[in-house]
Amino acid sequence: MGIDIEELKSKINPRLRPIIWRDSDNTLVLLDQRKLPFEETYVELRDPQSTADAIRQMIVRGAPAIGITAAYGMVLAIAHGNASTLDEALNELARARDALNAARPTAQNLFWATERMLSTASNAIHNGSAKSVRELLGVMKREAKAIFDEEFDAELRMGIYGLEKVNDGDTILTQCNAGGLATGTGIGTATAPIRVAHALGIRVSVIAPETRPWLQGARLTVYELMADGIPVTLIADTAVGYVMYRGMVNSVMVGADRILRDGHVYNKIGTFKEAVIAHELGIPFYAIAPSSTFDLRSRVEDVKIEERDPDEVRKIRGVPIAPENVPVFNPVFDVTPPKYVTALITERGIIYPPFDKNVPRVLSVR
Ligand SMILES: CSC[C@H]1O[C@H](OP(=O)(O)O)[C@H](O)[C@@H]1O
Repeated sequence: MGIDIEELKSKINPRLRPIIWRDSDNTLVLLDQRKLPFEETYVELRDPQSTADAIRQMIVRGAPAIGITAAYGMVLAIAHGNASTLDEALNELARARDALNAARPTAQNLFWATERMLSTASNAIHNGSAKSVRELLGVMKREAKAIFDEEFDAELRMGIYGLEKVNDGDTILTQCNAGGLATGTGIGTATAPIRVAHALGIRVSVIAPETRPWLQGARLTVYELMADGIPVTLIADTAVGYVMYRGMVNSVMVGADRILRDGHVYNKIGTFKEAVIAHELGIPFYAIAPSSTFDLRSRVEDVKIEERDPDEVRKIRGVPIAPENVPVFNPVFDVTPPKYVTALITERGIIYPPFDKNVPRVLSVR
């Protein structure tokens, strides 16, 4: 299908833009995703520590969106820092990298983005393209924007590749929010094929589990798809098995926070459950992520699964739903082994098993 990218971009025009860089005063503006869907409010950030706090508090969340936000957090270290020499600037950036990397442990995009920004600064200083702190700021801004633009382009490409897995009339089960709110660009990863299909007039609908405890499905996926006129049905997490058993799901499409070389997929808690049920029922299970989400060095035992505040489980929006002193285990991601993954959809193509051979090949890395 010869798809005109520019025409497609004009048709996919998401209303919600969760990350805005205001160049006039070097300010990072974030849509506060904790308040959705009932309030659309924004926070303004001018330093890396408050940016790290915004990631930790999930004002912004979603692996690619975290990466873009961290990239601009590194820009803020120069834009509003105290460095008067390039050496001081590099030290500020190293401190900013450490503060941002400490915000959340699982999403690979965070570490990929801060390392890319730091190496860009170091290279610019050493190759002479940044001879002053002011020139370095220009380099950093351009690199952060490049990361944003590359993410946007990657999502369009993943949407086009993913079209191969979407038939007219399909219903697609998602998990959490891997939409435009999770990537910062407004398109999404898991929702990219959905948005592209919808833009091309292919009838597709979504079943979105609420995704306890943070309710990204109920509060974010539902909100952003309805805002763009894409049919979506909300279900309780406990209904996932039944809707698949009832034959209501043609495929499962999820995002990812980290994907290993051998195809282990780290994603929102509850993803593994969907993958096992899909495998059992013969329903295709696709993880959709840009190459910036892949971690080709770590093994399963190296990856930290984030555990968050127990009150996220004991309460819903501050209202207790359990005894206040009940012990809680609150892992917010799980890991799906490659045997349950039908294919990985990336901006460089669709990757099929054996992943340990095909991931490096398709991502054209050693
Ligand atoms: C394309 S976003 C990837 C991923 O991030 C979400 O987690 P969180 O909301 O805790 O940042 C979820 O796992 C999405 O699938």
